[in-house]
Amino acid sequence: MTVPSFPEGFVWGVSTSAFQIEGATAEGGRGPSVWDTFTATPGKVARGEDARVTADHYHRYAEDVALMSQLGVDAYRMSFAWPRIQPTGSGPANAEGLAFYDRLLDAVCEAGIDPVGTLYHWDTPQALEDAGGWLSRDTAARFADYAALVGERFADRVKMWIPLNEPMVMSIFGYGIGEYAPGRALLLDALPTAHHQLLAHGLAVSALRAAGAASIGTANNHSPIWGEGEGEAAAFLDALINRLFADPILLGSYPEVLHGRLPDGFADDLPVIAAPLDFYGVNYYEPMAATTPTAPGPLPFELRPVEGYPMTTNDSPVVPDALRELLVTMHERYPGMPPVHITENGCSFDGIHDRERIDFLTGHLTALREAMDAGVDVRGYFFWSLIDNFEWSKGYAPRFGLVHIDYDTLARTPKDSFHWYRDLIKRSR
Ligand SMILES: O=C(O)[C@H](O)[C@@H](O)[C@H](O)[C@H](O)CO
Repeated sequence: MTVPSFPEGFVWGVSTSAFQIEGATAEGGRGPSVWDTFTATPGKVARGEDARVTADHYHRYAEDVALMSQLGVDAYRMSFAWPRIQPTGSGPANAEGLAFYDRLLDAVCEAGIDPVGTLYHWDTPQALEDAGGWLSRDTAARFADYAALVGERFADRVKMWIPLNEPMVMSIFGYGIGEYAPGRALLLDALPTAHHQLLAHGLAVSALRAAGAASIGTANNHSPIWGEGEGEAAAFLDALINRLFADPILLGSYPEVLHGRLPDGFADDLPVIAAPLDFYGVNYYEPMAATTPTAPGPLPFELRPVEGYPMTTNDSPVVPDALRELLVTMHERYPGMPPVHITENGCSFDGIHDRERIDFLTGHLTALREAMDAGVDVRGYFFWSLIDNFEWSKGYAPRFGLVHIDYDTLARTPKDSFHWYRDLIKRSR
């Protein structure tokens, strides 16, 4: 199967995040984050692994930029580590932290690659978490201060800005079921963290605009929800996973079914949250399926495994057409939405000769083209990820990179998929 062509000017990119690749967690004045605390807590991460070194990007960023240059990407989506820039999440910036991102972004720009800056990819400064984290409305105000600080320093180099990566995962996995940092299991009582993150998003958009940001969007993860005949269960899961984080931004309203779970006065914040954007970033990995609970419980749905598809080594079903389905659904649901970028899409497979990853890319890019032929305005695609990295509570076993990392020697080895993606990008020029 060959990949269809993409329009002139289509953006080809790769994505990473600070905590998953930087390492040097106690260097350069960086403060502790919720993930440093979580990885240091026995039983939270597979095999007791942590990210104190991971791919050591903090010291080896020039090597990684050279790999991106070989790849020929147009853009590189990275994240700033809040605890590296503001060690306690408030107050003056840490000069060494800013200097690291100066070095990194200068190298990216010198390589002719456009930096795409995510302000936050789940590494909340521990001091803010101790003060309530995203359960506290004040954290949104702290985030706005941080956004202004980073915007003022880097708006001259960053071409596209993303305030928050996947607020859904922080709310559901971090505060709802406790699988991720900070490890709270509040179930639906976690939903105020969604509102406070969305408020932080809106406040950051205006802070970045004031700092001269060129283009601002999101990186929300979305999944088509399957649930034939499971009406209420599927609708609730869709509201929780998709609409809770898209409707306020794209429609200026929350799904009715969740109103009772949001902080008092939430509606007053909607105009801030619904600040106009230049693009809507979608992170897509897999469809989800819901079923009506077999017994009374706290949630009006149960997750049903998606079967009958190839599986990744991270237990995700590979369903390329679900990406087309998702984008067409969003296009119909949000007629006024800005142009879309796929800010993450990827898969975990082992080995340097990674035929499965090339098949994954072929299938998803074909589905993406079909969504575009169906009228969805998609402007770019960022593969997750450039290099193997720390996959949160799963540790280092799932390998998502186009480049293999030997975690003993930190050697980088391009995989077959790296060469395949490079050739695709070259052909698309
Ligand atoms: O989507 C996410 O969960 C995150 O943005 C990434 O940090 C993950 O590492 C990636 O998706 C693979 O699971």
